[in-house]
Amino acid sequence: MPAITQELPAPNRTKPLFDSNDVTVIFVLGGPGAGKGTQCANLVRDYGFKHLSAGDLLRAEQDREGSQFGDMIKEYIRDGKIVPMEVTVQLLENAMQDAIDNEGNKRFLIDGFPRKMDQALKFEEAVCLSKFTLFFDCPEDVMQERLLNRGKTSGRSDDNAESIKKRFKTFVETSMPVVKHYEKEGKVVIVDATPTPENVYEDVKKKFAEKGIEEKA
Ligand SMILES: Nc1ncnc2c1ncn2[C@@H]1O[C@H](COP(=O)(O)OP(=O)(O)O)[C@@H](O)[C@H]1O
Ligand SMILES: O=c1ccn([C@@H]2O[C@H](COP(=O)(O)OP(=O)(O)O)[C@@H](O)[C@H]2O)c(=O)[nH]1
Repeated sequence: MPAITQELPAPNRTKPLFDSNDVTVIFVLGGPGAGKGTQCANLVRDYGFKHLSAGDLLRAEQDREGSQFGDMIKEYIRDGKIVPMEVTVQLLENAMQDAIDNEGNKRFLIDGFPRKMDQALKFEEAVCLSKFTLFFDCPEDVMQERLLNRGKTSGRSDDNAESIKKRFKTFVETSMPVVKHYEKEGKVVIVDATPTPENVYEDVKKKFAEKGIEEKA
């Protein structure tokens, strides 16, 4: 993970760093535990996307020795709050630049982001316009069961009943407005996340085909 200390705050660009005709960005949203990471792994395997999980990048920054943001990130994640956007947008931009430079991969699934309107606006203004948002629709009781189950092995500080409750509140109050915003723009692909992982993925593939996105050869 490259250090982000020098670059903050994110530069005030007048246009995005990456041209969306050249770089593909698909946002992947859904409540905590909806199955975003699970389905992104399938899409990486079959379509060759680069998967960037905002939560994973934040956890890596939190654990990076010398990070000035470690303690702050830890507190935000435990409380299910959204880390200030400058940090997350910069981590994503660095990771995208890295993948383009080192792997030549210009197709990104940005998982668990944007979770707040300010992040959505800043990212699209300064980094790259999104192609669309893939939204995994899942009721809270199903997500809760999945998260408590994941918590048995994930070692995550936020996969416990108290943090889960806070994350659901943040999701409804802060993240759903982002989904509604992109829905108004006609840029949301909705998938029912309640069936088995295999059946959810079948639906994702069908909807990607409708969007003209092809599996890799
Ligand atoms: N369709 C599904 N049915 C049942 N369990 C699932 C399904 N999709 C994912 N899971 C499980 O639920 C948990 C949360 O999934 P994950 O992909 O980590 O969600 P998210 O990235 O949205 O938080 C994981 O333990 C995962 O194995
Ligand atoms: O853009 C983001 C994405 C994640 N998070 C934090 O990281 C946590 C875990 O997010 P992740 O996507 O890893 O997991 P999920 O909650 O979807 O299971 C969230 O609750 C937030 O505290 C954040 O602050 N900004």
